[in-house]
Amino acid sequence: MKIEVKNLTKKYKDKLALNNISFTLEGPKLYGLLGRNGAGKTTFMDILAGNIRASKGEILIDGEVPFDNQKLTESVCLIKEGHNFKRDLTVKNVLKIYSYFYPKWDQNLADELIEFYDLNKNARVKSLSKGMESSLGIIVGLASKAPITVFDEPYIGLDAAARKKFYELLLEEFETDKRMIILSTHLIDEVSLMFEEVLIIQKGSLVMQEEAEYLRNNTCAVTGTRDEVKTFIQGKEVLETKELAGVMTAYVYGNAADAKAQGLRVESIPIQELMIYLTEGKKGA
Ligand SMILES: Nc1ncnc2c1ncn2[C@@H]1O[C@H](COP(=O)(O)OP(=O)(O)OP(=O)(O)O)[C@@H](O)[C@H]1O
Repeated sequence: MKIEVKNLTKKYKDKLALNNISFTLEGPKLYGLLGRNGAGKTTFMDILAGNIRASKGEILIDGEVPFDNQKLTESVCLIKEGHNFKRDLTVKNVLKIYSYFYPKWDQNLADELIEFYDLNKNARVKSLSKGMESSLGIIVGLASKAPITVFDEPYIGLDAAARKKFYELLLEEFETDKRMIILSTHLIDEVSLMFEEVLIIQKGSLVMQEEAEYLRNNTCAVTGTRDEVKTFIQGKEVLETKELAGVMTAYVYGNAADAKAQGLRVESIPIQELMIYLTEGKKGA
């Protein structure tokens, strides 16, 4: 499916959450949607899922606006960090309701995952721990098989092992049944290797959209003497430089092999570092 975001603006009273943002996503692909607190990620995902309207501009999913469009909202499953389900429903009934809503619902997968996460089907949502409720969200998101599945920090309360399992399931699911998956997370280091494409939003604006592979191959941290590094970075887009006792490190858009050939020490830049740099106010803020 194709998502076209066109001059999207969302204002909550006088708060500008999304500021004339435009980009295109095309599945199947695993997207990472990153940004600092309050950047506008959830607002974007809510408009995508048809939960709220844009103030200006639009999101088109295969050419149609999702708000008030049941056919389209059946194609989008948004799982948030909590409060996804009515508190008085039992787990069994949550699954039933979602199975009616999502045409491609996979009951076998839901049953398997309920067993895996050891959830009691007769328990009410309000009796679940935070981690159990997150597991239920993950189960619904995966079993929905919605062509656009969106997870907005879905792991609250999940311990490291349960999160690892979620990432494994997500990848497994993506491999067996390719679809568009958008994962918004602050735990970037845990998941960045899964992303195929990364978007970074800052203060309602898009500051980066790039293939993860491209980022891995074309950004690097180079270290050497001040002169060596200055020569290497000439004409390149430099994210940041640090200097200590004549030794300089530059974060740069450039090819690691070229830097190595020039005798520089080269390391990759974790996506988390890129995100921090791009949202620290030096760019896009
Ligand atoms: N219902 C609302 N009413 C008023 N302001 C809102 C509302 N929802 C979000 N905002 C504001 O809009 C901005 C964007 O919020 P949003 O929740 O989209 O950010 P986010 O990137 O998801 O943040 P986080 O990573 O902290 O979840 C914030 O300044 C937030 O305070």
